Amino acid sequence: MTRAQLFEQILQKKSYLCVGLDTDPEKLPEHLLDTEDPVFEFNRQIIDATADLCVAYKPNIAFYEAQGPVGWMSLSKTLQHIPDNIFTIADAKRGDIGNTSELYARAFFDTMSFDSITVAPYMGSDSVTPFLRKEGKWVILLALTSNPGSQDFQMLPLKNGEPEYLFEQVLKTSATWATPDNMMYVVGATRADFVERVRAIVPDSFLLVPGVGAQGGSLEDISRLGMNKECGLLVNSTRAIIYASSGRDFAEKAREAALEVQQEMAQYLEKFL
Ligand SMILES: O=C(O)c1cc(=O)[nH]c(=O)n1[C@@H]1O[C@H](COP(=O)(O)O)[C@@H](O)[C@H]1O
Repeated sequence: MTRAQLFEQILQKKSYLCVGLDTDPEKLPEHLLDTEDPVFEFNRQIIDATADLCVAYKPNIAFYEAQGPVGWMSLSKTLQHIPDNIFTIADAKRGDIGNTSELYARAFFDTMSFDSITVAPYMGSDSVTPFLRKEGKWVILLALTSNPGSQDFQMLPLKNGEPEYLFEQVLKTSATWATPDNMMYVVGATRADFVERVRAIVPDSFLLVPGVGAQGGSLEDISRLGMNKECGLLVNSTRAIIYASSGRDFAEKAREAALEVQQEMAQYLEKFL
């Protein structure tokens, strides 16, 4: 999917919501447990209930890997069930020496046909560029993450003239490997106070913003400070949507939670409409 197609979908749906599919077998509603593939059945109903309200789905691969081969099957069926015009993110946080990254790229872009993958920048250019060689596919590079540990390395001040943080150097260097048409950046909603510094370096790139909902980040702040001329935001919410209810009405409640976020997003998108 191209950047223009993504923006078009955002305008059409009045939404830049990404629904996380971090499906924990221990949190499934009881009535699904005797279906053939409870994880897929859960995802199927969540997707059917939210597909008109969001522009992306992001399964976090850990939740599927943890189940072994059965989990990979549930993931693959889930991916096939997502409508073609919705952007898909393999939240796998990969990155390794070049020839290994090549294989990760093959796994997530060819064997499974995700549109994008989250990648850690720590091993540098040759660990990231193999993911950039496939037309129409995207890298989503970790820049300033939502968790408390982002303080440990990403916020380290560098002593090279201008005061800047390590995450800013990551943005500057990685922007020379790719373009806003094949690289996005993860910036946590809990880090909204730094998003203007992010935008100063990557004004045109899409940002994947996790951390609203369960982690307490503000949709309003990140939208006000982070939006660019083509929206430029995909805001993820997972637990607050998919676990809005643990009962038989889980899909209906997920839809209500997604609708609430989408309606707030529609207000922030008014300037484009
Ligand atoms: O790459 C991510 O998606 C990610 C980066 C980050 O900085 N923080 C973060 O929470 N995430 C992911 O986003 C999702 C957040 O889920 P909720 O907190 O339930 O909305 C999880 O899948 C996390 O792994």
